[in-house]
Amino acid sequence: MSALAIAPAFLSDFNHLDPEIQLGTLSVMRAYSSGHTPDMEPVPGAADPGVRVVGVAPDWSGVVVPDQDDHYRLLTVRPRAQALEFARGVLPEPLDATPTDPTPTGPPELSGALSAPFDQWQVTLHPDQHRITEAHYNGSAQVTGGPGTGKTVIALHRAAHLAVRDAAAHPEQVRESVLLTTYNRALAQTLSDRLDQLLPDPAVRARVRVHTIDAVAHSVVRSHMRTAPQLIDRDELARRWRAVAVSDGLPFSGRFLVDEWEQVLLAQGLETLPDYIRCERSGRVQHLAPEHRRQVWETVRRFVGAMRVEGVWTHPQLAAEAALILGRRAPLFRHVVVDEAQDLHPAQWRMLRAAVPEGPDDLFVVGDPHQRVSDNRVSLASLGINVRGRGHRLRISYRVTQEILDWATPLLGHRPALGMDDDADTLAGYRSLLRGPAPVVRGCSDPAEEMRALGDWVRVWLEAGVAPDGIAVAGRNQWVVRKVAKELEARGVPTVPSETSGRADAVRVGTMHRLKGQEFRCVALVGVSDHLLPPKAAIEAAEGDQVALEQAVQRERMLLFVACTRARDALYVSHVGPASRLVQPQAL
Ligand SMILES: Nc1ncnc2c1ncn2[C@@H]1O[C@H](COP(=O)(O)OP(=O)(O)OP(=O)(O)O)[C@@H](O)[C@H]1O
Repeated sequence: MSALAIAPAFLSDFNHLDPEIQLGTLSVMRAYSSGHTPDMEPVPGAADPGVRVVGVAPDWSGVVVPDQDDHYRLLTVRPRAQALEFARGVLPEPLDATPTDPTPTGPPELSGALSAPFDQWQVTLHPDQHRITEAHYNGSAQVTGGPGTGKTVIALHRAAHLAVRDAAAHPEQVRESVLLTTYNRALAQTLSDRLDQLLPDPAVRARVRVHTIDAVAHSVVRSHMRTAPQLIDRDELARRWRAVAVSDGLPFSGRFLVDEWEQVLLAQGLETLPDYIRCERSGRVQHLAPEHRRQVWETVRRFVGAMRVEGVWTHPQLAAEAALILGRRAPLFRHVVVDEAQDLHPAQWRMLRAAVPEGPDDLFVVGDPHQRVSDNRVSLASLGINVRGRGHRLRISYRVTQEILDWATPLLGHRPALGMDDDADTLAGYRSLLRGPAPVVRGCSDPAEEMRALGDWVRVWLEAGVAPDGIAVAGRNQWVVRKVAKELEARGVPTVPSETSGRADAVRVGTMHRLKGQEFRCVALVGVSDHLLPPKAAIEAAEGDQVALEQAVQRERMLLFVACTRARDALYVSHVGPASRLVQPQAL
């Protein structure tokens, strides 16, 4: 397919162009992708005979260079006379330019981006995005789309729009009437900061609460109990359930019991044993006869009772409690906007449902079922949230380059993801306007070599001008992450956990899970080796059950896909020994 794409080095400048010129440019790019090749004019006297100019608006032209096949890269957009002058100065790319070669010269796309601070990658909404943001919906609405399609940006602008509307409709009541919620803390902080910019009037800004979903549950329960609930650590929880399984002589593992509690009892809000005996345990593979359900019910009841006495909680349990509390009170908000919706637990959805009255523009749900990294699967309709007929699917990625998409999308395998509206969701037609270097996959013979290679590659990015906080390095588990931090620190490269805000001088390091919802210019994934990914523990937990195994592998695929697609400009993947079977789809 032909493509005309923005060169990453031009991204930041592109965002500073007049909206009209941006739109003209985007429509030329779209026309090119759909086969209507616009006029590409050669430039007399140009140093590079391949360079062309293309009209994007009256008296404005883009300068493009051929890339490969019939792909072109857009280097700049300027008034026509300046564009011609710029084009004449473009030098031909040296024959040995190898953007994927991890040498200290670095990918040329990066070296050109010295002047582009990553946080200036600001947004002028595309008219389609704008329409979705400002529409009036006669109920709940849903927006889905692959990585980088602007879902978070839409959620943010939607919350701002609702606040402005609320201020106009209820000028006398200045209170938090819009909830903008998401999954992780780093993203919530970013959203809150951006909202400050979008809503400079403090009286309007005060109408939006930006909180993680866990913080919402925590604050509802805290204000009800008048004391802060204590959260129990996941490892401690697993240990306790294991002990209970042994002492009650149950033929189930601790892990099975935790999942049964969270994924069936809490997920369905089951309050009585007959309801549990009758319920469909969808998503759970091991059949449970009624006598086993009775045993499980008894154990769970006692266990949860003991937790309550002790005053300790899990996040889904807090959400279930918050849903009950809110169900008895006047709704907290007029509108709720949810980002990263694919990972919310059903109890969290019940809480949100109870937090806002049913009606026009009540819930605005944004997510991507291909990026689900939790066990939570929901059917919104079954939770009283009906988005039928009010769904939008986004298809254009503004962050991930086509090269990274081409590499990362096959990681998902062939199975379509199940959407929250109960329909299959595919990435058909999903593509990028950006082009960049192909991902680099580096095989290493031992862990020491892998760490050395990573250190070299991070150095390449830094020397090419990428700010340290524009680089993230991730591994599947904490053990790999610790090794990475040690290696980089030993080379004098400061590191901080990937969710850290501020600390522009430090490279972000964390698990793949922690990268969720974030974006970076460059991402390196280490330990993508067959003996580490999918992790043995995930495979063993399936205990030989084929369906459970497939679900576990699918979750790992999505996690890897999420991690890869955090990169805007460059992706580096390394492994020791054979690469993970997840990156060799034919091996599965
Ligand atoms: N119309 C647009 N023009 C330019 N940049 C845009 C546009 N829409 C989104 N972007 C930029 O693209 C990047 C990705 O957007 P966003 O984070 O909203 O995507 P997303 O769909 O939520 O991604 P993910 O699902 O991977 O978290 C952001 O840096 C955003 O500023």
